[in-house]
Amino acid sequence: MQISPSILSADFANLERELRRISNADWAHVDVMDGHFVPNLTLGLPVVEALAKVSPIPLDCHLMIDDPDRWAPQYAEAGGSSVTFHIEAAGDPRRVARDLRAAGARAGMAIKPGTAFAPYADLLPDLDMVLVMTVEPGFGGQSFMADQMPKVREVREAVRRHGGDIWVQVDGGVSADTIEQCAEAGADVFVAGSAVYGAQDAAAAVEELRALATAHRHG
Ligand SMILES: O=C(CO)[C@@H](O)[C@H](O)COP(=O)(O)O
Ligand SMILES: [Fe+2]
Repeated sequence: MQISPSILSADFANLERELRRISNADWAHVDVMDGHFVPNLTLGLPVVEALAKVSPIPLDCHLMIDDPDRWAPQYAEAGGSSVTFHIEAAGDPRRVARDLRAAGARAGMAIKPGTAFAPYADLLPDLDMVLVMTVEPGFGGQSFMADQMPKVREVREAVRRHGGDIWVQVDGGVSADTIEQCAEAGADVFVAGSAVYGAQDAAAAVEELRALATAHRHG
């Protein structure tokens, strides 16, 4: 069970220090937004490159951008150890996933709340992670969408049938109040922004989330 705090809720003027606050986490989740795929603009390649140089933990880049076919592999080259693209934005998702792996990253595919998983299940052999969004992408601090739990179960079941080391990530509104149902549904990587960076002691919040997820592990 892995915790990936989202630095979207961190202090952008002090990102190196903010990364150190979560050095006990498994990943640092970096939300890349381009102002087109989502109505918000955050950071891009130069910042990811700078973060990769100072981060005590690997970067989990979540690309909420148009044209991942062109850009995603560059995030792997910039230092993203895991790079997740949105299926809604990809022209040739199998190719994007293969390019990510060729660039040395784990390849993730993200699905918005209104997008079904089933049409993309045949991509699993080329993926290392499926991200089920539990909010509409674009902003931190939104309410958790419990109605996405059947999709998490569906993805977990497809991953179980397929075999291999494919992770199931949830992102959006994940907190001590909502992480248990995500774990029970089959998620094993948990993104949390406001629940971690909004806490006085971010490292303690990471430990609490990991303990809750582990106690409610699927199956
Ligand atoms: O990708 C996104 C939002 O689009 C997330 O990674 C959020 O940053 C998570 O923040 P919280 O919902 O946990 O506050
Ligand atoms: Fe995210």
